[in-house]
Amino acid sequence: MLELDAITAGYDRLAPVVRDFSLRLAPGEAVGLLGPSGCGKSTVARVAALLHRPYAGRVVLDGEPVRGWRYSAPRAQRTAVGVVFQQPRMSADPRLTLHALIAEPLRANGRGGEADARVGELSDAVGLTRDLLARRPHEVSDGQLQRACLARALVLRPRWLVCDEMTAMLDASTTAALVAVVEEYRRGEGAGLLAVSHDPVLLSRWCARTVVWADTVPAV
Ligand SMILES: Nc1ncnc2c1ncn2[C@@H]1O[C@H](COP(=O)(O)OP(=O)(O)OP(=O)(O)O)[C@@H](O)[C@H]1O
Repeated sequence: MLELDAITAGYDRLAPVVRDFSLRLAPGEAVGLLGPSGCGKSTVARVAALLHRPYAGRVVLDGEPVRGWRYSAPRAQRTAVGVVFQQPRMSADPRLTLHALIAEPLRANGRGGEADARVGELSDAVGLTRDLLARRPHEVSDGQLQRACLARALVLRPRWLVCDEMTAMLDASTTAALVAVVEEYRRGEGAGLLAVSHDPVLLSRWCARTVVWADTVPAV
């Protein structure tokens, strides 16, 4: 279970953007988080991905309360969650080839020996041809780079996946392709998914359950 329990978070302790937010995600479950621009969805996504320390509340991952964030999170917790953001160019090191980008979490966890096999498998799954793997981010399209970012999020076989507006800047066919990759992974591995979006149609097609921001956050 991935549990967010009464989370208060933001960028100014005196004016948090997320107040008292709770959500429970079961293994294999796909949950959408829907809300208007600027309401705090990405902040929740970053808390769920152990990238942003909340001011108050608890995150519990598979029964273990999270006590460290970003690189201070224990490796077992950090690697249990994969995350894909809206803007691939902001989350991709421009110096790396797509192959190195996808393999980065393996290398960071001392598993570089698995890189070639795993990158091959994943590039097929996300629809990246081999010639693209030798290119750097500035030499590929946004959609191709987002495919690589999704492959990177899956490379360690996370039990939890957080997709924060993953398809917001993509065309309809790339959106459908990437959602299908996530769904195949989720079903195959029994992973839990938190899909954040402002698009109710996308979430209603993608997720069994959608949490609507206004229903969850008390007026302040
Ligand atoms: N690094 C930051 N420093 C200060 N304020 C921030 C920072 N990131 C976000 N905010 C503010 O926090 C609020 C919530 O932002 P957040 O990105 O979580 O919203 P969102 O619902 O994901 O929006 P969108 O759908 O537009 O991405 C916004 O008012 C935003 O301006």
